[in-house]
Amino acid sequence: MGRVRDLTPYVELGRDQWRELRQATPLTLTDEELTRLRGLRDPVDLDEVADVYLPLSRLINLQVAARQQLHQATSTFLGDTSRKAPFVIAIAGSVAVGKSTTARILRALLAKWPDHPHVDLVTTDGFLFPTAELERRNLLHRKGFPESYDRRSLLRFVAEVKSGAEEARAPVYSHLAYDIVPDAEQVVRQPDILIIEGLNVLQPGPRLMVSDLFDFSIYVDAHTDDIAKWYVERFLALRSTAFADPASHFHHYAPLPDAKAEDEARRLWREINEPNLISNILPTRPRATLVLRKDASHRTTRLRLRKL
Ligand SMILES: Nc1ncnc2c1ncn2[C@@H]1O[C@H](COP(=O)(O)OP(=O)(O)O)[C@@H](O)[C@H]1O
Ligand SMILES: CC(C)(COP(=O)(O)O)[C@@H](O)C(=O)NCCC(=O)O
Repeated sequence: MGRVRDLTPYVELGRDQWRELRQATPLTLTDEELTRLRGLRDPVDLDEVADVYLPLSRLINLQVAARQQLHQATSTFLGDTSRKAPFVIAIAGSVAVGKSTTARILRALLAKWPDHPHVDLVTTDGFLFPTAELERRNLLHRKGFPESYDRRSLLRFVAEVKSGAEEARAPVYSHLAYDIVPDAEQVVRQPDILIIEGLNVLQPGPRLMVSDLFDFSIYVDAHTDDIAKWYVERFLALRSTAFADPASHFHHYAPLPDAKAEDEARRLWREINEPNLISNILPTRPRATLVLRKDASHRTTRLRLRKL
């Protein structure tokens, strides 16, 4: 009989072990491209791409091929020769942990595979209820909590993409307006791979949930205290970037001196984003296929892969 620790569904790898699994996967991203993909205050560099993202790209490549065969088996069984289903990758994690950078790097790398797959990236903020609806539901101070999303529409959208619909349409959120943009939409047309990124994508539920449609999922993880620090630092930096735009919903924060801005960021973290992380987001971590664990300097140092 195997030892108890052999029965865990996870394998934990240090960065040095993980990077070996890149094997011959070539580095196809340049420094200029990476600069464009990097989020505000995210120090990700080409070493991180080579050590962390190239093995990941190789693993996903292997899994896409295996998934196509599995899908083929069901198609053969049903006598249905319709087109293959796209491979759906989810990226979850706290506000300010760096999910969007992870999603953009992965998208760029996957799209560079020799067969040039069509990779689309959709963020779940487009499925937040519009501000007026959040107000009606008394959820304005719970933006980002599971109940602040139109989960039925999100499920319908991913199900449409996955079932090979010619077009699927997602609403669009603006951080500037702090609201859904009326009449805007992101149109997704039969991608080979769909990446769906958002705080709560891994939430389970009493009925079919979007997480039931994922082929691979990544949880971007770090110590809560480090994420809080990144949130506050980014908030301070946003004063001279996004908040400086008079059209920004947060323009009134732009002239705040450091101490006041820090107090405000800490309050937002404490009252909204930390409780959401602890009550809703962290509990979904065990479900992820891969956990990327970052240290205080944003560097991925440990990875946990689900092998079962
Ligand atoms: N108030 C804001 N104004 C403009 N951009 C913002 C604001 N808050 C967050 N962002 C940007 O939105 C994106 C998503 O942020 P977030 O949900 O915190 O996820 P993450 O940091 O994990 O990517 C990031 O690129 C971030 O810089
Ligand atoms: C828009 C978000 C809810 C994240 O959306 P996601 O795409 O992860 O679903 C988040 O980035 C946000 O702005 N939260 C609001 C809480 C705050 O004001 O800090």
